[in-house]
Amino acid sequence: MIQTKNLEFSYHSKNGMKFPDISLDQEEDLVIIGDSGKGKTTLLKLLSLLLKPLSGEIFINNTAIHTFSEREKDNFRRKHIGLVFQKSNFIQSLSLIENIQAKILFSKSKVESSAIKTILEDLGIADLMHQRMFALSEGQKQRASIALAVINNPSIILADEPTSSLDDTNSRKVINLLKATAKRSGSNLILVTHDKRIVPEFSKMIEL
Ligand SMILES: Nc1ncnc2c1ncn2[C@@H]1O[C@H](COP(=O)(O)OP(=O)(O)OP(=O)(O)O)[C@@H](O)[C@H]1O
Repeated sequence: MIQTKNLEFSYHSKNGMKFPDISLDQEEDLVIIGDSGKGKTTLLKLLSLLLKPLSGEIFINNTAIHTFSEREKDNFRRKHIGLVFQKSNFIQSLSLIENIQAKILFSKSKVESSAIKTILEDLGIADLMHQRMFALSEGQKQRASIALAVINNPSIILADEPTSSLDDTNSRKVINLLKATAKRSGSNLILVTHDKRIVPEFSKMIEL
């Protein structure tokens, strides 16, 4: 469950942004659309506690997360938030499976190896498991970043244009996996997209 109230943010004095309130019950999903520069990525960064709101409140599972200390924010993010951003955050010199194992270790989660294999197979990247990250294509990295984000069944999955480098077939695989993961773990999926085809598949939509 996620709720925001009167969220505002600005990077500098001339770019104040006010965001519509969000209210999602368990398993509801939300798609965020809007023209370039309207603040879609900024909103995801506020929800993931990477940016601090100028004013307003954010509740996740009824916890007021905007009041957390930096340390509490880091712990909460690791355990409860799955992030898929346009620039993925891998350790390039490690293999895909080593990156996944590191994520599981840092988030102090328990994930069966069969579950890892299933996710990688669903995304069509199981055969790349032992490749180092720098050897993957952009589309393969994008799918790998989705595996990394959902591997520990987070309470919220936040995805910023997760299908932007993908062809139609892989785009479908990614949307299906994000939705299926959210459903299986009872989490909320919030996705930013420019792809209008995806919009009807979500229970709620906001346009910035
Ligand atoms: N680090 C930053 N410092 C200063 N201004 C920023 C910064 N990041 C974003 N902005 C500005 O804030 C506004 C919102 O940016 P944001 O990236 O959230 O938009 P967006 O809707 O996600 O855009 P796009 O669809 O092009 O990705 C833009 O005017 C952008 O120039």
